[in-house]
Parts: sequence; C-alpha cells; structure tokens
Amino acid sequence: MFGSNSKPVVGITCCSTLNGIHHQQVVGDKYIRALIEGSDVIPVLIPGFGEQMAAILPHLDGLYLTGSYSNMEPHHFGGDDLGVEMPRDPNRDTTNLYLLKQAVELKMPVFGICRGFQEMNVALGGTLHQQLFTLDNMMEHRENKSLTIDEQYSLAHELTLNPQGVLAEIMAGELTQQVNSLHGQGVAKLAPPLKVEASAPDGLVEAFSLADNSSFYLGVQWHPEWKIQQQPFYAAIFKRFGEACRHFQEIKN
Ligand SMILES: N[C@@H](CCC(=O)NCCCC(=O)O)C(=O)O
Repeated sequence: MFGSNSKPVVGITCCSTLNGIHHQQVVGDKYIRALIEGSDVIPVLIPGFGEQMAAILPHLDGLYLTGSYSNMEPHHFGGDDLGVEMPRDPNRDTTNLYLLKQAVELKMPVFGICRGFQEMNVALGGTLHQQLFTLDNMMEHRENKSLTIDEQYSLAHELTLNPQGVLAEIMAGELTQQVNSLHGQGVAKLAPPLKVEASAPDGLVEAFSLADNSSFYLGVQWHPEWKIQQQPFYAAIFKRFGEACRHFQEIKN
C-alpha cells in the first residue's frame, strides 16, 4: 500500500459502539499497541460497514480481528435466539464474516482474538456454544468483573498445545502454556477446514488454524494482546503473525 520497502499493512475491523447518543467505530488501544509493538506492522482501521469494506483487502497484508464484549448473533451459526439480553454488534458480524471468507480466498494472513476467534470459526462453517457457563463439566471461562483489570487479564488456566500445530512450533515444543480467560461463549462445532491448535483442561477448543496450512489463519480464545512484554508466549504469537504478513507482502504481487 505504501511502497515496496514499507512495513506490512494490517486491517483491524472496528466495533460499533454508542458514545452518548452518537454511534462510533472503535478498536481498543491494547489491540493496536500489541500489533505495532509485537508484529511490527502498520495498522489500518476498517469500519463495520458491510461487504463494501472488502475493497480495502487488495491493499492489505493481513487481517486482525479483536475481542469484544458483544456476542455474534446466533442466526449466523444456526443457533436459536435464547431471548436473553446481550450486547450485539450486527454490523461487525456481517462485515467480519464477509471479510474473513474473502481473506481466506486470497490466502491473506488472519489473526483473531476471542470474539474474532469465534467469528473465524463461524465464517468457515463452525458453531458456537452461546452460554458455556450453563454446560456441565465446563470450567468457568468468564472473568470476574469485580476484580481489577490486571487481575481479570491474569493467567487463569492451562493450555495444551497440539504438537503438530503452529503454536507448538512457535514455542519450540513446550506443549503446556498458561493463558488468561475472559469469555462466555466458545466453539461448539469446529469448522471443517480447521484443526485444533490448543485446548483447555475441560476440552474446550482454545486455538485453531487451517488444517491444510494453506495460509496463516490463527484464532485464539484468550487475550495475548494483554501486556505482551510480560508473556513470551503472547509476544511470540504476535511476532509470528508479523512474519506471516511480511511473507504475504513479498509474494502477493
Ligand atoms: N463476547 C464473546 C467474546 C468475548 C470477548 O471477546 N471479550 C473481550 C473482552 C474485552 C476485551 O478485552 O476486548 C464471549 O463472551 O465469548
């Protein structure tokens, strides 16, 4: 986008929020900061205005999907509307699901976190548990909102990596890691093109990538963007995404 010697450009899709009576398009500062510091790329924000936003894709070297307190609307994955009050962001749903399918076609590197991870699964035909916390034999994956922010994002459970996955490769075969946990939904059916990269002690899918490794498509349920300098595992994931974007930048033309 900015010349052949420049850093890769990565699109970050926005959330729609209300600021007073005004609708706004926003991305959390921590997500942008981690991308700049950890992946060494130039971030560009993509507003959630639907399929027309795909016109930006030829100018990008990667796509990055953040977490959000909002939940995907269940009709996107064939789920029932449970009739419960929940934060929604239908503009983000439609924009991200469309951009994800296009990015896979282009073999563009994609990295998604928490809600972004859930969107990546649904975009390729997977489904979600809408209320993990009501299921038997599942751990509590939600944060305790009465705690400080540092406490909420502190390490919460173990993760077992797939020895054949990219995460295991990044961590030189160290198959046990620790991660934070701040979500109420989770993967029910994994989309057919995906393979499990990591799982929680209760068996929940915590990370995935494309089974055929045809492109970098890494989704993680936890929040590696939180203080990446303090967690070598988190920093290594951002570094690897940056490398994938640099490689894509080199080969795409
Ligand atoms: N709403 C979904 C996804 C959870 C999620 O992305 N949380 C992000 C919290 C705020 C942040 O750190 O950006 C779910 O509950 O599963």
